[in-house]
Amino acid sequence: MATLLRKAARVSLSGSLLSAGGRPGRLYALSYFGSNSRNSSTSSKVKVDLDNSSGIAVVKFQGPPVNSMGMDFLTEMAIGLDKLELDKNCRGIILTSAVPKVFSAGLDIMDMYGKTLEHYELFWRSVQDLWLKLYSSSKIMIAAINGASPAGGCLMALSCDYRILADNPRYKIGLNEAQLGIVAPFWFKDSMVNTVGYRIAEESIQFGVMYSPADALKIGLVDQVVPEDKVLSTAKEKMEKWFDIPDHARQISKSMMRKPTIDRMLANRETDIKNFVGFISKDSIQKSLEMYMAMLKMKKG
Ligand SMILES: CC/C=C\C/C=C\C/C=C\CCC/C=C/C(=O)SCCNC(=O)CCNC(=O)[C@H](O)C(C)(C)COP(=O)(O)OP(=O)(O)OC[C@H]1O[C@@H](n2cnc3c(N)ncnc32)[C@H](O)[C@@H]1OP(=O)(O)O
Repeated sequence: MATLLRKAARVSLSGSLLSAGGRPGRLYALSYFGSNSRNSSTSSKVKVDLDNSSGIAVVKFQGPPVNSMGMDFLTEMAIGLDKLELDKNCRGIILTSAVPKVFSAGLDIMDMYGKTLEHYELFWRSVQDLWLKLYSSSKIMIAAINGASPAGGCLMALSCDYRILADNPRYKIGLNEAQLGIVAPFWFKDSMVNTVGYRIAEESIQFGVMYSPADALKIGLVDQVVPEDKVLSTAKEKMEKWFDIPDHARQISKSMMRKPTIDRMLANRETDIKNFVGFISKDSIQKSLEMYMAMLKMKKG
């Protein structure tokens, strides 16, 4: 019976939840990785390694020093996720980092500082696009968080179905935007509310709290805390459990849960871009970012 279920589960619905949820899915002109038992693709910031026999793809961030999400990172992630979404050998995706001590430092502050309005618009559309791909993926997404994970880094983890954090008190996670003098947009907030509930999200976002692993586990921001050297192996073990559920049933259930949040973003996408460009280009906000960057550099010296 278990084998039959496993076989049935392999007949996966194609396309992300954007199409499973009744909206026309986008078609991307992409080539498949091929039919070897293991397929890897490496670009400068992201490495994708799909094991065809297990159905698990490991997506590793490799943009030192801190895996910040600049234009290159956003583009490479988007291409990698599109390919995996269309690959029926892939049933689950694990996000993790190849950079020691950092999962991702979030959005690249240099893409939000001293640039043109056109750049801000393009940047924000790319950030939205990546979140849509992550949040609406029809695959099982697990975050194997092996380092610090502020702001956009936390958002990537929040977009997954399951989060495992390394047990190191220096690896803090949270939406800390308010501490930079900026604001977590509504879809960051929605992702947090959907994970930890309204009251905790309300406090967390206003204070820009960065949680230790123990506190993140307590509020449900992560699902498991494990020793650092066990993060990836635990993610793979967990994935096998998710594989026991037939794909079509899991995908429709996931779509049912996430569709309202995705639809809200799609309905407000252009307004959100306008808000971002207007907000980030204000002199006072630029000044806050400048001071924050200076503070990061001072901390080093
Ligand atoms: C009506 C509504 C109105 C408005 C709403 C509309 C729109 C909202 C507006 C804006 C929304 C923006 C949402 C923003 C999301 C984000 O993700 S912002 C980014 C937040 N990230 C952070 O705060 C992380 C900062 N970094 C750190 O805390 C640490 O670097 C670390 C803990 C990640 C790692 O620590 P260390 O290993 O000690 O490394 P260093 O601190 O020495 O850093 C090395 C190097 O990297 C540079 N750097 C760090 N983070 C970033 C980054 N995010 N972007 C760019 N660069 C970064 C750092 O300065 C060091 O540089 P050098 O000194 O080596 O040059």
